[in-house]
Amino acid sequence: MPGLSGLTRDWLSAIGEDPEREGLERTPHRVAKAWSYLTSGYEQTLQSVVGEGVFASEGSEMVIVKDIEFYSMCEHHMLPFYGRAHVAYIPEGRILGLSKFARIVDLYSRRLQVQERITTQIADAVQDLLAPQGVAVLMEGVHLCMAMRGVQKQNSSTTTSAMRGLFRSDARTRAEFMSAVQGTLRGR
Ligand SMILES: Nc1nc2c(ncn2[C@@H]2O[C@H](COP(=O)(O)OP(=O)(O)OP(=O)(O)O)[C@@H](O)[C@H]2O)c(=O)[nH]1
Ligand SMILES: [Zn+2]
Repeated sequence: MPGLSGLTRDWLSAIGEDPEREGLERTPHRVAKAWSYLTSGYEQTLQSVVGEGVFASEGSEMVIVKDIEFYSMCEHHMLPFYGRAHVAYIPEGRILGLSKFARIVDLYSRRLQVQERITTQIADAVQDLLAPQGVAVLMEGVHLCMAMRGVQKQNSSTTTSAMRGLFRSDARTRAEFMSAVQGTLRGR
């Protein structure tokens, strides 16, 4: 990432480090490379990650992809937050290759984010791709800006959800999804 290694050198100086000392010599280069990966979602589009992954299909039963790990960086502090995402939908003529759900989660996580926005972006993406009868996304995240600084709450986690179609209008459908993903949430 051009420019980022120079900025990292300045950053090291600003925190009182010596960017020339042996252990830090290659750090600006490593940081630039790491950040290029951590923010690679900016370079991608929904179309580029899904490719030919949408298929015609008759089925109309709920599909749930659980426990998709995500790693993101909060836009307020540029510190990591990470956890699990669960994505469900009820097809209406079209289905999506299962791996694509994880690719969609990564597409939106590898940016500066807030958890709420990732959650709704995933739901909107599935909605746009499949026009299904419903979409549900539940995410649980641990925010290091709340754990290692600030309020310093190491055990708190944040759950966000986005419900579309039947998951929003029908309590039984929503309950079926929630009971399927329950127990996979951290320590509960
Ligand atoms: N809604 C939401 N808030 C987030 C997320 N990640 C971090 N935050 C919060 O963003 C807020 C920024 O608040 P500010 O008061 O501007 O910043 P701050 O003084 O560093 O806040 P503290 O963390 O309370 O010390 C904090 O409350 C963070 O906990 C997220 O994904 N969603
Ligand atoms: Zn933060």
